[in-house]
Amino acid sequence: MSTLTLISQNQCFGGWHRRFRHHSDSVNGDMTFAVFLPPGCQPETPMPVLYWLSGLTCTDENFMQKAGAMRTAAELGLVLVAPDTSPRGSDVADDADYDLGQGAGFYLNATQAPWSQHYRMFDYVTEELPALIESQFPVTNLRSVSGHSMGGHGALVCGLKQPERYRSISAFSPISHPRQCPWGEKAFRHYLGDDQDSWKEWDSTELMSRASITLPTLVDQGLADEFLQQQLQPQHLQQAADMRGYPLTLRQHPGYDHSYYFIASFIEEHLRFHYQHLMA
Ligand SMILES: N[C@@H](CCC(=O)N[C@@H](CS)C(=O)NCC(=O)O)C(=O)O
Repeated sequence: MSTLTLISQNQCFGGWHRRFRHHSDSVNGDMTFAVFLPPGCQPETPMPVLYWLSGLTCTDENFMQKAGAMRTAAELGLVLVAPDTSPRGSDVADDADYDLGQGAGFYLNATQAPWSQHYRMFDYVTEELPALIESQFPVTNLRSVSGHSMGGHGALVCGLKQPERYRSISAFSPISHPRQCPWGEKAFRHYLGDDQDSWKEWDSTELMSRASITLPTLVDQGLADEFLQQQLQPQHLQQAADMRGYPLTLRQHPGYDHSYYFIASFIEEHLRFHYQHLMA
């Protein structure tokens, strides 16, 4: 088990926001994550965990600083964990564009050089990070997963591919059908190669249409989101859910855009949704 290096800590709503760096075997390099430990989170009173996966260009900091999640997490007794969106460093492959490389890991395991050397974010967020959190912090092994945009895609893919690991899934403005939108096509071509059959294993619309185990799933989408039509396509996810009979609740909100102002407006409902399923 790797050693955690504390980067910073802040008291918040009586609990603690802490950032850590550690060596990750999955990504073959260092990773950074943030954790919020509510007041009273102690070995005698372990708490369940919500994993948050952020979107393109983000680090672990965007969610913790902008979503306003900690007040409700403190009230409920829900630990929040927010990893960085990719491996980082001068030895990690990158691209000049914001939607590929560092800050754009897409929560998958890359198979193509040069990406395959470090870009194994799926293994990191579904296996290595929860194992680390559960060995180092006073938490239960009850987990849920949420995220935004690229991280909404990540949350859906994690929950759909590994439903036994999570109690519930939610997403804000997810990239719902990545193998058929510009962000996803570009990332999948680089990380997974030209064989488009391999892309289906990382596409939530595809995975939802043939899911054998289902999880309660909540998706919120702003209707003034500048990426809605071209990149996000939540209607494709809805069609897959209808076809499969998957328990998806897709809510559409007039006037809201793609930003953290939208997330901040509805995050409390997501936290309560997850808490209800974690404690059921
Ligand atoms: N930079 C890109 C979009 C990047 C973007 O919107 N990122 C979202 C996730 S997809 C985000 O959360 N940005 C960071 C923030 O708002 O704090 C553009 O302007 O087209």
